Amino acid sequence: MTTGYLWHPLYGWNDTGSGSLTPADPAVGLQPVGHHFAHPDNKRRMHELVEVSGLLDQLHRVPARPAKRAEILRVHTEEHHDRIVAESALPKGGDAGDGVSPFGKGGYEIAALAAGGALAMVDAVVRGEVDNGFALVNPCGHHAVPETGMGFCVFNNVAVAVRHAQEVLGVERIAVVDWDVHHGNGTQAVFWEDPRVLTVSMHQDRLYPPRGGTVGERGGGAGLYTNLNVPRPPGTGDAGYVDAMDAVIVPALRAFQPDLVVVACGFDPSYFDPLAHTMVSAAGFATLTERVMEAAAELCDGRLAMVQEGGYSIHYVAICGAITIATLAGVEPIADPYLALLADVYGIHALEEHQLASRKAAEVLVADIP
Ligand SMILES: O=C(CCC1CCCC1)NO
Ligand SMILES: [Zn+2]
Repeated sequence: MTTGYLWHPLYGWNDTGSGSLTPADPAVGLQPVGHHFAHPDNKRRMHELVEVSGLLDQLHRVPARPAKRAEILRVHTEEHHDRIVAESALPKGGDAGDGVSPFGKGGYEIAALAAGGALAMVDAVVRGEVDNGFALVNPCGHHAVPETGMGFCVFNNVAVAVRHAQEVLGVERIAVVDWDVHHGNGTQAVFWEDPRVLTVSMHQDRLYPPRGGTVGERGGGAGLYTNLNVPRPPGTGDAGYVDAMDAVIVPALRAFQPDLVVVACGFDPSYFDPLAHTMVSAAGFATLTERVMEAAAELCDGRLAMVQEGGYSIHYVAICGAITIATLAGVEPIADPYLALLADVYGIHALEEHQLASRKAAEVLVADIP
């Protein structure tokens, strides 16, 4: 099997400033902390582990390239695109649109490279250059809506890639599975009325964006019933995520019959993540990856592209990422150095109420898929 891998050094140069979310503001007690939550080091370290562990030698390198303006405009408004271009030219850069998503001078070029990286990986998978692949892009994209960026996301990388697959490659039916711990509101919005794209988001319940990602948000117009939200309670662990995958997401993929599966892969569900509390281990991400690989093999000749979204633990993102990519490539992963610590943690094992919640969701959500 040939597994593609995409990384560009510029992803590690995205300047998110010295604040933790917003820039420092001494008057209200916000000190400069040096590393914004979305500081690129977590993803740079993940790439370095992929290289240092020897995993990179077993992957097929897919080159990143910037998304063109016209490719970004398949998803975003001209106003949003051109505002990012303008702020990116300023000496201190600008913000994606919500005040907590800063970028430095040249931030536009990096964000366009992130969208282009997702597009290049989907292109390589659909054209058969690789069987599957992982695009380790930065900044993330799944919160970005057509009109603005938000939640550390400038452009919706996955949405730009999906639109390319539809309009240039002629792919008829595409499923996006988002297991970033935050709701994939942007991708949901872009494809809300598109019956050709199934958008599924599994995320910590009512975490971010506030009040969003509920089971009742099911798509609209011609796209009704092609959007699924699977909220999970804090502490749900590997078992809660895998149970939702088995009880809801894989059945939904079978019902939809996609020609391509794209995973919006965040590692912020992880046990050590500072921005969420779902307690997933590296083994949990490996199992989720195995499940989507099996579904892609059954439904669309294994065509699966994974695109990096969030992930904020300096201790665990690289480990979870390297183990996930090794699983995708079908090669022996590195051992998880935290396994002994996590193996018997309460919450990583199945809880009755999680399983009951999954089955109830499956009854409601899967039956109506057209
Ligand atoms: O990883 C992310 C970013 C979430 C943060 C954005 C502001 C507070 C939470 N989204 O997937
Ligand atoms: Zn996230």
